[in-house]
Amino acid sequence: MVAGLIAAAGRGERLGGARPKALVGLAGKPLVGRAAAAIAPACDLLVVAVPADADPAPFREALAECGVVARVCAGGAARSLSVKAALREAEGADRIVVHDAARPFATPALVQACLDALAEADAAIAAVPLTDTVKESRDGRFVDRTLDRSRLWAVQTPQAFRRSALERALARPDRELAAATDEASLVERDGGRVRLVASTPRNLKITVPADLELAEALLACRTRTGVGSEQC
Ligand SMILES: Nc1ccn([C@@H]2O[C@H](COP(=O)(O)OP(=O)(O)OP(=O)(O)O)[C@@H](O)[C@H]2O)c(=O)n1
Ligand SMILES: C[C@](O)(CO)[C@H](O)COP(=O)(O)O
Repeated sequence: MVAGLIAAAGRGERLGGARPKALVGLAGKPLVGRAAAAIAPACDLLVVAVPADADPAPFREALAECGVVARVCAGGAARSLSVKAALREAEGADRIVVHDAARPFATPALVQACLDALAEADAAIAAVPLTDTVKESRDGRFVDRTLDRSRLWAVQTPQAFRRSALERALARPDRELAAATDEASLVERDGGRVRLVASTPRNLKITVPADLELAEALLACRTRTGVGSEQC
């Protein structure tokens, strides 16, 4: 059985605005509804973690608006703590898909590819090879060194896990969980095998206002031309 966990408990400080980011509309539909609808076909059960101090009603409405049936739970103070809270509600599932509410463009095919890759790994994560040159700077002013781009991948969600690997990864002290930027990095630290699954830059994360502008443009292009997610 597959459970999909949507991390939707962030504030969206970098995006700005009065509402939690997960409720922000993209071409008229809320981000959390779009993200959940994208992974739903590959999942038997969905759990959505929402801000602990927020009224869950607007989140339930946002999911219903996109035709999604899901459990809603209180998230934590950091993303991995939210994922841990959602995992508690996903009893019976042996494979888990973690997905950001902030990524509205995932596809069921990408989720399925991550699940299939679990046959040879403890976790399988959507990723794209880097196309920019990447430099390291300790002071944010001068460059210390240039990294070897040929070995670098930009990682996204969905991220699929064997339940046992994710449970072990999340059994750490809260301060360690709070410092993690994704759950796969915790599996790596446990010595788990993490498989990269080829994705596309179109599976973008809405983080800053420019991302929302780009996402609106992508959807407008799809509506105007009638083409699907592979073309624009
Ligand atoms: N305590 C938290 C923090 C983040 N997230 C979720 O993790 C995903 C990726 O995080 P990010 O894009 O950083 O969202 P925010 O934390 O909301 O953004 P910001 O850092 O700008 O406030 C989002 O879907 C967000 O809702 C979460 O579930 N619980
Ligand atoms: C999990 C993630 O989307 C992979 O790219 C990313 O690390 C989330 O980072 P954020 O700072 O919580 O947006």
